[in-house]
Amino acid sequence: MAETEIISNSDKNEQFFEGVEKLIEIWFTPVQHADLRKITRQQWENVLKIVRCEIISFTQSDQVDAYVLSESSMFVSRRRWILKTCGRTTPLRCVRAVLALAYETAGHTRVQNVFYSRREFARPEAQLKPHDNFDSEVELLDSFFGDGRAYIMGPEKDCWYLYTLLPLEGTVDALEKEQREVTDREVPEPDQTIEILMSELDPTVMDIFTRANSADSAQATKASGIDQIIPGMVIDDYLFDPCGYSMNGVAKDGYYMTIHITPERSCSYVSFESNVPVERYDRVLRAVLAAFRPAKFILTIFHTPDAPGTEPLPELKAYHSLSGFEQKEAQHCRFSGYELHYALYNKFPS
Ligand SMILES: C[S@+](CC[C@H](N)C(=O)[O-])C[C@H]1O[C@@H](n2cnc3c(N)ncnc32)[C@H](O)[C@@H]1O
Repeated sequence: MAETEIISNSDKNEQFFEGVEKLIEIWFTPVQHADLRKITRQQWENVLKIVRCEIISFTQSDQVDAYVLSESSMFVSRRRWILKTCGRTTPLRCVRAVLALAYETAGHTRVQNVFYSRREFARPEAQLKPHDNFDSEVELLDSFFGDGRAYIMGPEKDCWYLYTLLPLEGTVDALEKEQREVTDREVPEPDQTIEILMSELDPTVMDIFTRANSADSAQATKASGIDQIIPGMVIDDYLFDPCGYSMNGVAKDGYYMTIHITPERSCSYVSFESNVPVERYDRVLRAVLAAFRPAKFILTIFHTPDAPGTEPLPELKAYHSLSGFEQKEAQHCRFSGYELHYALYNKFPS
């Protein structure tokens, strides 16, 4: 198992763990017979050493290989690679190695899109380079991908950072033109992803994700209702010792969900992510909030215009008060080929 990255807080004699993840998603332009799943487990293990984490469990569906890591998750499909890691991991340091494997082992020739995102860390100063500030992350990403675009959404302390190659709609440049030419030749692939990044969670719920209260991961999954959030997923879950929980769920057609839980009282954090093609997110959102009871959360929704979930904008506007939460901030961006919604919610004082 990788180093736990636990930093002790001598004032309160509590342990601090940075649950906030860095999330990188790279899409390669389709090429016949190219497939990232040709990359072997040993090759991924070498890549993850650079990131400072390791594989602890594996499951797969027809279209996606899902790895539970010592610090969160990795999903590998034909042309999409997702790496989500928390703690003091260094995911951007492995991008060069992944691009080399994608070209040499998987047969890909070109990167189509990149999305790198994270919310503000609880302790940015504890991160290792380049993750100690967003400018350094952007500089490194630009060194791989050329001239990307960086966005910061929301208020300073609860902000959410995004780097992507996609220009804002209406921006005319070579990249956008190339993007259009590529998509014209392709079969459309609707895509949508929801992330709910929760903090200050109900301690009674967090207690479920400790070895003292749950005999194993399956018990924690059931007791918390995680198995009911998106029914029909094949679940691969892991309960850390003495506490902490990670799960990946996979279903047919490449759909996945992933949940990671840091239950320590002083730094409790839970992330939920899924690309399931629901038309509206009401049910999933309410199920996640009911299961974890956060005091605040950031919601992000990405979708292509042809995805079933094309209604999140009115939905977000309608969610000024959502199951006892107040929307503090909401922003919407239209990129070429994607729409993005960011919103920040606080629990109403009881
Ligand atoms: C890997 S998990 C999930 C983190 C996730 N990003 C989240 O959303 O909170 C982290 C939790 O597991 C605990 N943990 C216990 N042993 C660990 C280990 N060897 N590596 C990483 N985390 C460990 C941490 O203290 C923390 O509560």
